[in-house]
Amino acid sequence: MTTTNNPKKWIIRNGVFATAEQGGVVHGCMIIDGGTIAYIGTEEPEDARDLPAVDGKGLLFMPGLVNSHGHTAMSLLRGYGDDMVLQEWLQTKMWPMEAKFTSNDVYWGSSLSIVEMLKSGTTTFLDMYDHMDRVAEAVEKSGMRASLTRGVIGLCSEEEQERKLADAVSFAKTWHGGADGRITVMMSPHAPYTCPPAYIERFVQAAHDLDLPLHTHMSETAAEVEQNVREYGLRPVAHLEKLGFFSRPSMVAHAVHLTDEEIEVLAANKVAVSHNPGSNLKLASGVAKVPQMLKAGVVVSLGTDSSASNNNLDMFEEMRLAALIHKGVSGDPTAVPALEALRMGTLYGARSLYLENLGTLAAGMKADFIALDIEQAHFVPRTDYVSHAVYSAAGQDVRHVWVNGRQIVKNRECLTLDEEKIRFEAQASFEGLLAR
Ligand SMILES: CSC[C@H]1O[C@@H](n2cnc3c(O)ncnc32)[C@H](O)[C@@H]1O
Ligand SMILES: [Zn+2]
Repeated sequence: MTTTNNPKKWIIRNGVFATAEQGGVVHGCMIIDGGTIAYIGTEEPEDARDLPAVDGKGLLFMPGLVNSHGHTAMSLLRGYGDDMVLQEWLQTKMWPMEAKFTSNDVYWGSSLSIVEMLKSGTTTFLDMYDHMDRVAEAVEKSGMRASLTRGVIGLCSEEEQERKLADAVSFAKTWHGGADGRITVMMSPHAPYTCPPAYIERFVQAAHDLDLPLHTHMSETAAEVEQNVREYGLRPVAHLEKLGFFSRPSMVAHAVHLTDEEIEVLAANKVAVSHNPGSNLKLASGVAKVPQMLKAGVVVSLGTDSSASNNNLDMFEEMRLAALIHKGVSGDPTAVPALEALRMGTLYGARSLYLENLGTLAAGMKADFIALDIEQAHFVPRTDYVSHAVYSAAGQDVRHVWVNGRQIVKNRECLTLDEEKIRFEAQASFEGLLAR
């Protein structure tokens, strides 16, 4: 591949482009102008002849993947608590360790995740955590795009609740639209089982005042649904609806345990869902009714959740899992076709984060895209590249990554971050946590 030294307007020739739009694939060229895709098509426009060029031969270009739910700093806890159900995992392993996290731990854990995500083709991610200023700092440095949200657990005193809400509001005021618009913010009470109803209502009000979307964990386990009914007399969907959560643009993670009526409520309220198949399988939470949600018109995107419950951040795995498990569960091989899985990992991800002009390769869209090395055995024969991207590819196939028109990964090396230092510091952080 010829390099272009970051010119404003340039062209990729001889490429295969998996657009994520209907039809799926274009063989031809793509023109990038600043942070935007100016043209994509089979025919090269005449006035493109003298543009700085990249040879796309041997590469499959795709929209950057969108990871719509996770907790990046938790990469420090990868492998620390395996083979448990959610509540036991949170209460006995994650929360005791997280109580010891410093802002530096969050910075190095998040940086570790950012390197992993970028190198495996994710260009945008959602992160719900604490010490979000440090996550924003890492995002700004990396050149990546992110929807960041200060996740709040409200099982604490009223003073502590006030402090956490004020922190979430202050973070939103500081960072929404930050890093040249690459960072946007949501408001996040962690879950109905960790936040009292009146506290959730405060977040709804804050989201309204700040004009931001809301995000939360919802109906991830059967036990959580039962607890909600016991405590509040309502299942989580009706509970959140009653608290006004769905009156704002909102996106919920997991949504595994839903009735058909609840799917209709989500669709009617335009609530987006982040489906996390890897995490749901590992924590034995169940399998979400994704085909039914898609059929009802719910925007369903894909997330890894953290690498403590996954245990990696490879969105190719999530696309493949989404395409496979719903076939297995339903007995219908068309339950989630390859093109739909690709859209869940790209376009629907952008929509679920309320990000505009993102998620497909088309003129006018943001120039967030990746290039896979297809000169490998598992991409032969050169037939259906959407199928290959979903059923055959893995994050390691990603060779180059661009965000906002800027190259961030080149020949599998992250240009903006020092990976070796990050791996060293993340290991040191983990050892420090164990020692404290
Ligand atoms: C308040 S910051 C985020 C909080 O979420 C916890 N968490 C991580 N994975 C999950 C999950 O699958 N369901 C619910 N909560 C989860 C994490 O440990 C942090 O405490
Ligand atoms: Zn989560």
